[in-house]
Amino acid sequence: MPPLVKGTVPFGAHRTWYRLTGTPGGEPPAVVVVHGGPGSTHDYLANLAGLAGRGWPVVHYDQLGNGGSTHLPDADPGFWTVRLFLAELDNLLRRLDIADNYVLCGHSWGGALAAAHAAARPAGLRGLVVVSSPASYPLWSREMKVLRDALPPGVDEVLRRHEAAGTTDSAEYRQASAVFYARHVCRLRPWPRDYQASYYEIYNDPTVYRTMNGPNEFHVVGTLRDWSVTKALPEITVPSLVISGRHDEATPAVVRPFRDLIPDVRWEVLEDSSHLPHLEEPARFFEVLEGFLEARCRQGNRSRKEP
Ligand SMILES: N=C(O)[C@@H]1CCCN1
Repeated sequence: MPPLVKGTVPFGAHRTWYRLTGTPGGEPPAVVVVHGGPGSTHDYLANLAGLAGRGWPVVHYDQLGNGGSTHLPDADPGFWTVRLFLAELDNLLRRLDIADNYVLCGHSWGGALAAAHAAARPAGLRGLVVVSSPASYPLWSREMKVLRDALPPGVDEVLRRHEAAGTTDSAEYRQASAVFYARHVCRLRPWPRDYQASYYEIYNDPTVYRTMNGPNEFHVVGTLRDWSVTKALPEITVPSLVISGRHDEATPAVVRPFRDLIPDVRWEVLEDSSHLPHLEEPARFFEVLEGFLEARCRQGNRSRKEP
């Protein structure tokens, strides 16, 4: 059983919570898991720790503002920026002494953040995995309209009525939202415990999620609403893997810029998944992920051949 260490590292006046499964420092590089939201937590991605049983050290962390990291419910909304979370990731890599040899695996917002990090061409980055992520928030919002228009009759009308009235906390809005989540966020019933854990962490402290993203996945009106990483994607030089679900809220149009603009990239769509392919199709997800890691991210094995 790989060793498991949990702790926090200082990040300015705050602290970032992390969990390390396995022993980094040699080969293969550590896989650093970057969760989504922003303002979610690592919990719904916990099963990626299974990589450590196959020799890949895994680092999970809770981005500042939620989970085991410092909560700042009274921070000015302008405090929560992409630059802050890029600085936090750089700090974590240095504090854990893995900045010279690591792979990033980001989910949703975390994949876009990981891509922005990778575009700066850090010397120690060995590979990039982007799962169900937006390259562009404006494009995300355009695609949300496409998905909402396709919801059962009357559902989007309820959503629009409450969004216009500012009553997105109402029971009727939550009931209509559940229709979208069941189709495009998590198709499993009941929701896996790990996903429920992160979902309720956001419920308990929605500060970052509501400030940067908005009230939910399909009504993105937060400070990220105009942000895009698309222009930086051609700067990424490491081998990259993109994964998304056929029923994902991160639609093919949302994900396609990663495939089109990252020079060395492969894209895999999991046919029975929506936004959580690592939970909805774990066998296929880890087959694809580990095939990429083994073929493209181990030192001295940069072959382009993958299963
Ligand atoms: N859960 C996430 O990170 C997504 C990304 C765009 C809207 N929320």
